Amino acid sequence: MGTFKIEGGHPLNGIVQPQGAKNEALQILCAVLLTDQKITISNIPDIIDVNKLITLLENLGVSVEKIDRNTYSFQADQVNMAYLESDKFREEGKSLRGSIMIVGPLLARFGKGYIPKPGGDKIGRRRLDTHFEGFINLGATFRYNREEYFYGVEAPNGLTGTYMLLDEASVTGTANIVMAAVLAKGTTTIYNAACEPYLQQLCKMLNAMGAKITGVGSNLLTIEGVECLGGCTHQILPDMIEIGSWIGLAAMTRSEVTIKNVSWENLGVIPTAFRKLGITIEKVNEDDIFIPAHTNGYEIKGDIDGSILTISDAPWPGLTPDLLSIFLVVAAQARGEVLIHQKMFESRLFFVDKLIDMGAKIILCDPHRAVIIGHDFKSQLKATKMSSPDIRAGISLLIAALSAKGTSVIQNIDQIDRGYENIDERLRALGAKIERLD
Ligand SMILES: CC(=O)N[C@H]1[C@@H](OP(=O)(O)OP(=O)(O)OC[C@H]2O[C@@H](n3ccc(=O)[nH]c3=O)[C@H](O)[C@@H]2O)O[C@H](CO)[C@@H](O)[C@@H]1O
Ligand SMILES: C=C(OP(=O)(O)O)C(=O)O
Repeated sequence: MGTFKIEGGHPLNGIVQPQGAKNEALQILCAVLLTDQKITISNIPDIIDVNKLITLLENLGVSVEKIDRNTYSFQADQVNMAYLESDKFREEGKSLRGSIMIVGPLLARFGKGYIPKPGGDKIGRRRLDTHFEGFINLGATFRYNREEYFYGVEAPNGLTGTYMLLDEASVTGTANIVMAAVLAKGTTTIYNAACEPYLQQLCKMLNAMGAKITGVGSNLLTIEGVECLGGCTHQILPDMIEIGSWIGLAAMTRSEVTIKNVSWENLGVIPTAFRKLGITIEKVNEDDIFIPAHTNGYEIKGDIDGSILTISDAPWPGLTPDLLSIFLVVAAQARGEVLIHQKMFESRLFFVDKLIDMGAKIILCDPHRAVIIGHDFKSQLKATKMSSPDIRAGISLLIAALSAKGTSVIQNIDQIDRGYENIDERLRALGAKIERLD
C-alpha cells in the first residue's frame, strides 16, 4: 500500500483536464459483453478499478486491444463462461464494485451470470437486491450461496420483458437490468430507474449498438428487446466527481484553477451546491470552469429563513453522495456553518476524526450527519499522519493536507488511485509539493 508525503500551505495555479468518468467506464466496459462485434471506447480513465475490470474481461476471453493510454477496443467473440466457476474469478470478481455489472449482459447473452459479493468502498451496507429482483422479474432463477457470498442467476430459455417498479433507484442495479433487458423477448418497462448522466450514456451506447431504449434521462425506461447487438464507438464523459474534487481543492487551497471541458450540462446541481458554500465558479469558454483564488475566503449562504444550510445527497438529479466528503472538508475553512447529511451510506463520515485531529471544527452528530463550523482561514489546519479509508475520504484528506501547515503523510493511497488518474503528477503540474513514497 503506497503513501503520499505532502507539504501543505502552498497555493496552486494552472489548468487541469478532467479524466474520463470512473462510474461510466465501469458500466460501458461491461456492455462490451453484449455483442461479438468490436467496440472501441475512448476517454477510459487509467485507474485501478477500471484496469481491474479490463483484466477481468480479458480473463473472461474478451480480446482487448490498447490503442493509447485511454482508448481501447474490445471484442467478446470468444467468451469463456467456465472462468465464472474458477477460484481466480472468485478473487477477481469481488475486488471492485463495478464487476457486478457483468451479470446482466452475461445472463442476457449466455443464459447465466455469476458473481461473488463485489467489493468497492467500505462505506456501509451495499445491498444488491434491486439487481437480482430485476433479473427475477425478467424470468431468471436466482440462487445465493451464503457460505461463499456467491450469487447466481440462470435463464437457459432466455429472458422475457415485463413491467417493473424498482425498490430503489440503484445506479448499478438499473444499468444491470437495462443490459439484461435489451436482449429479452418483448418489452420491458423500468419505473424508478436511476437516470444519472452515466446511465444515459450507457443507454445511448446500447442504442448505437442496435438496442431500442426510450425514456433515456427519465426514471421511466422502455426497452423493446432485440435479437442481437452490434459494434460501436463510444466516448466516456468527464468525471463529475473528479471535477467536484478539483473545485473543492482549488477553493480550500485558495488556488486559481481552470478545469477544461467539464461537460457543464452533465454536472447537474454540483455547481449550485458549491456556490451555496460561497465558492465562486465561473463558466468560461463554453465548457470550462474557472475558480479564482479565494483570497478573501468564502461565505456559506444560509437558507432564506436564516436557518443553517444543509447539504445532502439524493438520487440524480439530486446531489451525488460521492461528493459529500469533499463538501465537508471544504466547509472546514468556510465562513459560517453547514450540516452535511449523508443519507445513502452510513459509514462515510467517520474520517472526520482525522480532520478534527488537524484542527477542523466538526461535530459528528451520528453516522449520517456532521456539523462543520468553518475557520474562515483564521486558523490553518495542522499537518498529520493519516490513512485513507475510502476513495472520497482519501481525496478529501489529500485536500486537507494540501491546505494544512507542515508536512502530512497519507497511507493506503491505493484507495485514492482506485478513482483518480495519476493524481500526484497532475497536482505537481499545478505546483503542489507531493511525493509518492514506495
Ligand atoms: C460503480 C458505481 O457506479 N458506483 C456508484 C453507484 O453505486 P451503487 O450502484 O452500488 O449504488 P446504489 O445506487 O445501488 O445505492 C447507493 C446507496 O444508496 C441507497 N439508495 C439508493 C437509491 C435510493 O433511491 N435510495 C437509497 O437510499 C442504497 O440502498 C445504497 O446504500 O451509485 C452510488 C450512488 O450514487 C455511488 O455512490 C457509487 O459511486
Ligand atoms: C463509492 C464509490 O465507488 P464504488 O461504488 O466503486 O465503491 C465512489 O466512486 O465514490
